[in-house]
Amino acid sequence: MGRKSAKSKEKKMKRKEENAKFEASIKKVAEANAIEDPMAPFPVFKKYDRNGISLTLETRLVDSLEKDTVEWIFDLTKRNMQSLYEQSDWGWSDRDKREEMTDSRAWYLLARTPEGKPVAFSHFRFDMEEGDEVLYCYEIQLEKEVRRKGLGKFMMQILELMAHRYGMIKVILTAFKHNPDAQKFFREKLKYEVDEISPEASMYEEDFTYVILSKPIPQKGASKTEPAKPVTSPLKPSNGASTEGLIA
Ligand SMILES: CC(=O)SCCNC(=O)CCNC(=O)[C@H](O)C(C)(C)COP(=O)(O)OP(=O)(O)OC[C@H]1O[C@@H](n2cnc3c(N)ncnc32)[C@H](O)[C@@H]1OP(=O)(O)O
Repeated sequence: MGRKSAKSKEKKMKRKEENAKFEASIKKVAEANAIEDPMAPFPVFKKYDRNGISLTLETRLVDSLEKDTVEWIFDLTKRNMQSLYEQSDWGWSDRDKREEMTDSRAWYLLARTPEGKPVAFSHFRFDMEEGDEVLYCYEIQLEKEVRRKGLGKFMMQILELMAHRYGMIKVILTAFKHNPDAQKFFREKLKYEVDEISPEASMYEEDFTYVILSKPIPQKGASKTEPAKPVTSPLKPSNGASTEGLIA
């Protein structure tokens, strides 16, 4: 009997701790979503001047974007992704993609030419995933003419910086296995790894056409001796300014 009650006390404590952790995670996500300009702490990352392209970057909530920018986001995604979706069991639906893209929780990291023409974007969200606070990268899409110039990597670095700054524990994303460019980009170039929630990493017999990849983000105030994987390295903005201190 004595033992039973000690056990149930332990269980209660554990439940309380889990609830407190969950509440804290939800609070972090809400706080991140309430920020007006998540890129404000990283002004040196608002310009990309390298490999023959000169761009400005900004973050905006979808509801604050101009109609033609939202249309361009949809059009680029469709041009880049429709055939890949059709090769998977998800299929492609204009309506579903538009709905996902225009959900009021959708943040956009946008890169534009000096004339204001958008050429690349990432749709991301500060959100909960299986009880954890994460930065979920829904899409990263570049126009053909700005690919293989380091811009994709630079944009992912910005997502990682924001994840760190606002206390998200990882950057997570879904990529088709039959998208070799994305697989090389995330896994080889940026060292993303299969996340524990990816169906590939568990016991299903079904063959999935996608994989969930992630990179853990070292937390502010984490013990120096704690093993934490570094964010994409080196973290240098295109103008070579120092980013020291941005990531612990
Ligand atoms: C979560 C998702 O959104 S998954 C879908 C990802 N998006 C797409 O597939 C849309 C079409 N592709 C793109 O928009 C871009 O090419 C991205 C986002 C995949 C990569 O962005 P880029 O700016 O081109 O990448 P960046 O120049 O920073 O790095 C390139 C590296 O990625 C890998 N890579 C990217 N494209 C290719 C390719 N076509 N062939 C081989 N390797 C490639 C290589 O490792 C390459 O390094 P290298 O140039 O030194 O050889």
